[in-house]
Amino acid sequence: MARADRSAPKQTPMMAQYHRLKAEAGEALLFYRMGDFFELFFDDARAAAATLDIALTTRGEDGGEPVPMCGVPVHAAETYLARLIRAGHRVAIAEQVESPAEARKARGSKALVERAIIRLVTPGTLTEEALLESGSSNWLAAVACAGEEWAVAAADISTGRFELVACEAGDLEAELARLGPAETIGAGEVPGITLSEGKGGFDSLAGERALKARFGVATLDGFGSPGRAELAAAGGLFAYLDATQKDAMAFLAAPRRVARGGHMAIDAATRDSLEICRAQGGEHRGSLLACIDRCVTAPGRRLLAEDLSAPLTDIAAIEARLALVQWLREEPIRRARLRNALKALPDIGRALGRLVAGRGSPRDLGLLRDGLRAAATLKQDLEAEPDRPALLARLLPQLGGHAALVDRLALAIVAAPPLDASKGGYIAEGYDDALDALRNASSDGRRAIAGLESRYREATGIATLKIRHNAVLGYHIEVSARHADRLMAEDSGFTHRQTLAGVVRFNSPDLHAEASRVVEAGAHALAAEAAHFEVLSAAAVASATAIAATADAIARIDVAAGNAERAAEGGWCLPRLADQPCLELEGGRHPVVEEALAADGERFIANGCNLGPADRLWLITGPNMGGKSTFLRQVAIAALLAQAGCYVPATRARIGIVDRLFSRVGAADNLARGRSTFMVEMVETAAILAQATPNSLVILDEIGRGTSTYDGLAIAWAVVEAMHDQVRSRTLFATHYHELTRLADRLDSLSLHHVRAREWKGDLVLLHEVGDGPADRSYGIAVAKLAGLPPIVLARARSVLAKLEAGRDATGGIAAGLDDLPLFASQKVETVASDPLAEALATLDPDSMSPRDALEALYALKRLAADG
Ligand SMILES: Nc1ncnc2c1ncn2[C@@H]1O[C@H](COP(=O)(O)OP(=O)(O)OP(=O)(O)O)[C@@H](O)[C@H]1O
Repeated sequence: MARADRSAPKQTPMMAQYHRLKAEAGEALLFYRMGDFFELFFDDARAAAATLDIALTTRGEDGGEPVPMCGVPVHAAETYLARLIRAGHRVAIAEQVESPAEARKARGSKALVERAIIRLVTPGTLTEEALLESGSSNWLAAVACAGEEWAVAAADISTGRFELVACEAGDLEAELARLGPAETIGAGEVPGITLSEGKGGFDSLAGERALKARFGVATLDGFGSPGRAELAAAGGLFAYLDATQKDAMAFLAAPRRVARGGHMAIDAATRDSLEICRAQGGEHRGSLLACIDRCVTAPGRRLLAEDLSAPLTDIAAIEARLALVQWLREEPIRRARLRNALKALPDIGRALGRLVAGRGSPRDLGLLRDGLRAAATLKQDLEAEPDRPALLARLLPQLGGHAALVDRLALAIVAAPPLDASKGGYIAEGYDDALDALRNASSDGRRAIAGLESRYREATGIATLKIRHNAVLGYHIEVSARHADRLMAEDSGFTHRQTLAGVVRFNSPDLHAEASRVVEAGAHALAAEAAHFEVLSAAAVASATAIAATADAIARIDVAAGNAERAAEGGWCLPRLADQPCLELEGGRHPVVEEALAADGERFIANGCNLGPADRLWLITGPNMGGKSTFLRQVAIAALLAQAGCYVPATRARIGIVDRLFSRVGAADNLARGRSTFMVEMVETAAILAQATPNSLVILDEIGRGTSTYDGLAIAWAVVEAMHDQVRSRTLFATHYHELTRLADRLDSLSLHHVRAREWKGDLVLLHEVGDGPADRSYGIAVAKLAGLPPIVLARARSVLAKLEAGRDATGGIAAGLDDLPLFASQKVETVASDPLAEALATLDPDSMSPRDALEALYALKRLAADG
């Protein structure tokens, strides 16, 4: 928008005001309030019209050129805002800050209404229901550094959550991936991270001042004395909230300092690969989260997503969660009753967030009343249950303590309050005598007006005379044109207001008096309701911290109940946790694949795994489609679920705490992200080698296959050796490089495994069973046949393979040179005898071939014969 600095000679005052506001809004689209519409002009209008698919028109001229314009009605603005925000725009809202009457009174009849930007709407600073996803948190993350130290300050102002995380540069990306922020801001650049420009304030002194002022404390000791980087990040966060929220207050609870080591580090690539909260296409469906989520409340769903994003590393904390799940798992009736009660609970956390931000509605007060009341009942019910686990005992007090507020809201607010406060009607009868009197006056007036109508009908003899109301004339008398003369007469007592085709409208002194009474009482009643709303909102806001704690407790209980339900449904087991690096699974399953198979009526084959200090690297070979990737992921998912405090899809699980989880998939399974797929694979492998520890769990799926066979094998070979000798993490490594199995002779803690397959009458049968030892062969051509490759191509491939294998036998194969490396013996690889010509002939069906097909087949057969 290059218009702002343009000083066109004949700029209207409105355009001048517009350009001033637009300059303030910067790159954000400016929603300029005009009556019942928000209007957008110039480039903003073009961008919005394209995104929203609404008409682009013009209005007036600016500097001699027509001004492009589009508009959205104020009452539907949220829906349009949501679409613009989702499309990546930010929106500045310029409201009228005085009424036209006030403007006229202050500055004369032609005065322009004063407007100001009251809010900058950005993805990370939303509070409105329509703009948020109910099942996900909405974090705004601010990144800052001080010296070597990095930190993230993150706030979700829709629920008041506020976190400070200090970390090393290398962990920054994983920390952000854990939060999955809607918006990430910073000053300057951080390699590998997409940041939006903040609004300054990224310095530790400013941050410290802002924190102290915000929470009214003299020292930050109570917040665990955040470090300089955390303070700087908080400073940037506060500056951004101030700049976007303007005068509205964003809801923030006291900061929670998150210790980096307190949860399993999972980087973005691993999250993508395991499809934890989003499946490959970015959708919720098909993700691990979607598969295990049995929560019945939105706050529960948000918390479950956070639990899966940040599995714990503290055994006691995990066991506390598991004990609550177990308590609910073992008593189906208790669980069903609890989930039934939870189902009725509204999202009080978000209602509170809106009220604190000054964007609350009467409905939000109603939600708080109903939610807090239900929470108190839930507390009573749970207190009656025996053998309550420790975590529940800690949560129960948080459910109560709101009786006074609930009673007050119960008296004050009607049962089903409206979303829109402007029409009133939400303060309950009997709460305020003065308000009731005003309402009575208003309804008395309306009754009197109805009385007037029948009186006038009688007096004039016009049976069709009506008293109507509209926004322009207010109350008026309406008769059809042919009766109008009678009322036009000078002494009729009626004064003419308006003549339309067919009807004529009048006023009368009595009607005027009654109408004034109605209007005045109505306006006073509205004002009285608005005043009550403000006081009641303030009362709720005063208890914000306690209400947020109630919301958190509800979410935690819902997550536990949902996990118990899922465990019961799937026959999952309670994992045991250990502080040695072991990983034992019996009857393990991949929940998402199992669910997908079940939908097709197929059964998942359970598999076990046993990693420990003496056997910490499993090398897995076997045919394509044999189930290698599925097996690898199911092991990672078991560890992740256990540490998140969930049951595990297995018959027995013992899991040594994993500090970092890595999952990498060979190049071809990933979409390129700017770099070549192979490059991405290598960068990620390098990250694992640098960051993994003996307490980590690493899953490498066909690393090295994105390049030439020799290079790929060499890289895979070296990576396995490095994982085994230096990194020493628990590792599962799936590969098609059969040659790697030779490593078993050299590396003590490496063992060989394979997914089993059989050929039955020339067809491949994939058993999906993980067995000990290497695979006997690769079955690649058999899989190709399963996939429906044409018989001629298959036959040709078989003959090429036979030649390659003959060559390999003669020379020692691709890994021949490796025999020079000490400490391993070469292994004879079986060859499969075949007669390609006979096989190709057997697949031909002369009756179904066209002459042309037959000729082509003949040529192909001749080629085969020539190849020998
Ligand atoms: N344990 C199992 N039980 C039943 N079906 C399974 C099992 N594991 C895998 N499958 C099925 O086999 C398909 C292929 O599995 P997966 O992708 O894990 O094979 P893969 O060996 O990694 O193959 P590739 O080497 O081609 O990548 C899955 O989509 C699933 O339908």
